[in-house]
Amino acid sequence: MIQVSGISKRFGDKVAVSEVSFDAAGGSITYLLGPNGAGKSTTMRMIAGLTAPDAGTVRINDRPLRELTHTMRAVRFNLDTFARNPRHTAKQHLTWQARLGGIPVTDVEEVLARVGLSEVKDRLVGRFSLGMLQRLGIATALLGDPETIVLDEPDNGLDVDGILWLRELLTGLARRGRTLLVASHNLTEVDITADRIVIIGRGRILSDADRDETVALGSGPRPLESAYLNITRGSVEYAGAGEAKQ
Ligand SMILES: Nc1ncnc2c1ncn2[C@@H]1O[C@H](COP(=O)(O)OP(=O)(O)OP(=O)(O)O)[C@@H](O)[C@H]1O
Repeated sequence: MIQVSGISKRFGDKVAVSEVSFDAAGGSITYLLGPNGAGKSTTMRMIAGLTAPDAGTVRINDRPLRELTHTMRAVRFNLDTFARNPRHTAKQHLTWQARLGGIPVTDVEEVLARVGLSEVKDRLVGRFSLGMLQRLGIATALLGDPETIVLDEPDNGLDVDGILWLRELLTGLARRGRTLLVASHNLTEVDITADRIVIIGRGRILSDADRDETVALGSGPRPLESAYLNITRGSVEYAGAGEAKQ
């Protein structure tokens, strides 16, 4: 269970996240949606304890984040590409991550198998494709079988098989009682797997509702897409000029 209460974060003059509050329940998948620059990654980094909020609190299983003795073990996050040493092999990377998190290194082989990277575990991470890096990031989040898993765009770069694999992984983890918070732009997968959908724009909460309630706000052949566009209208910072209408 994640409880986010009034968290805010500013970078210089830029307000990245402003008084954001929501819950993510155990045994379910909560998605965090929003346009580019809405504050999703910053919110997730604050929940994972990687960025300190300027205000507000995060509680995990009813305890403040700072009180969790094994923070890395209670909440795991798929670290971004820049957190990897290209001269490490996949196995070395995960072994290093396990040591950092106080997790037995014996977990590494099992996690490599779970994400389908056993055969390439001795290859240099610097030679990995985007999809392989994505699986490695997910492996990092799975180390130590954490209660709470925070994933930032985990399907970015995955092929069709990878997306189906990820779908099974996420729904399986939720069935086993884990709390999953996932940032995504992939509305097809959100539609299939979400229990709850939180939408943010320009750092503020725009909508926080069950998947069915959110979908009911839309219409037409792709109701979630239509609901999302309605909710985020006016909160999109980076929009193209658009193609000429026919
Ligand atoms: N370390 C930082 N220093 C300065 N500004 C930052 C930093 N991290 C984020 N920002 C700014 O805060 C805002 C929110 O960024 P964030 O990465 O949280 O958005 P996002 O919703 O994850 O976007 P995307 O969908 O593009 O990944 C953006 O304007 C971004 O430029």
